[in-house]
Amino acid sequence: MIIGIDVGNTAIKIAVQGESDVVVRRVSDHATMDTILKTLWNYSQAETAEVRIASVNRATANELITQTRAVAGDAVRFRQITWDDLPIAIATEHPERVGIDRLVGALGASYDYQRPLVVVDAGTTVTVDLVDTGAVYRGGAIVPGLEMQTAALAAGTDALPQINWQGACQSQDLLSPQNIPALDTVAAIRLGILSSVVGGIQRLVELYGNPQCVVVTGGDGDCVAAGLRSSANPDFDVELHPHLVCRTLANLDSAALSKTQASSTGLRQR
Ligand SMILES: Nc1ncnc2c1ncn2[C@@H]1O[C@H](COP(=O)(O)OP(=O)(O)O)[C@@H](O)[C@H]1O
Ligand SMILES: CC(C)(COP(=O)(O)O)[C@@H](O)C(=O)NCCC(=O)O
Ligand SMILES: [K+]
Repeated sequence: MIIGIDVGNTAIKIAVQGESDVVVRRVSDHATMDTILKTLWNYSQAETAEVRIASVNRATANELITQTRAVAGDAVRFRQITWDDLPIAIATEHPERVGIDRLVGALGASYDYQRPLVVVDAGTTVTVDLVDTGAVYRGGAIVPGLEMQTAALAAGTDALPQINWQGACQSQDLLSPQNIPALDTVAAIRLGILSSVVGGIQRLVELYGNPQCVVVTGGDGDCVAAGLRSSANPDFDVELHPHLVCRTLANLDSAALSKTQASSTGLRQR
């Protein structure tokens, strides 16, 4: 039983090898750990579960490992995935400093889509990374996420409300001409933030040399993908790939991960 867990700064995502549905839990939701423990415990009843964790939030990852070990002992074997476990060439100065979610997303996208490509991961932040024709990770850019930007507007002003992005893009096409310019405060905030994120991505794709394929993932990926698709004849394909990071982790062939021995503490032995 192989499980992939993507520990982000807003949510934890859990994927099981060979299964399409993914468990998503907000880090801030106090019941999160219970749900995750139950999920891991259920999966490890039948056989020892190998849990591959890609984390960009040390406190959350440590709490998850500690609490699971307290309940499941060695039935759950954690492996914290780092840059040197991944079969992808990394062209940045310090690969160990690049967010592991960005590297796993780049690896997964390089398997499934035409290169060169850009990976957009829209969550707490929006990362926009380039993978070249030779499947080399070339680095990228980091932008505040949709929720972070609305929270900043609400925190910095008297009159602007915090707004929820979930479901916002299914109900309406925020960037369609009839909604522009926005006629009320909430619409103006949504239009301003989404158009600036989408516009920034379009500019970055240009600066990256106009790759033909843009793979979009992350909890706000549906909004961002819809925005990219609604812009006038985008000269690249937009591929929405929900939960790219945890699903890549869960479905990565064991032989593809380097041969370091994982221990049940989740710490790596070299
Ligand atoms: N069940 C959910 N829990 C948390 N965030 C969700 C959920 N469903 C959709 N979202 C949206 O996903 C965003 C978090 O995206 P995600 O990619 O998980 O972030 P990160 O990887 O940075 O933790 C939130 O800002 C929210 O808008
Ligand atoms: C940029 C990130 C915060 C994105 O994390 P997320 O939005 O998924 O919570 C994460 O990839 C990270 O902590 N990166 C380390 C710095 C870097 O990638 O250069
Ligand atoms: K992410």
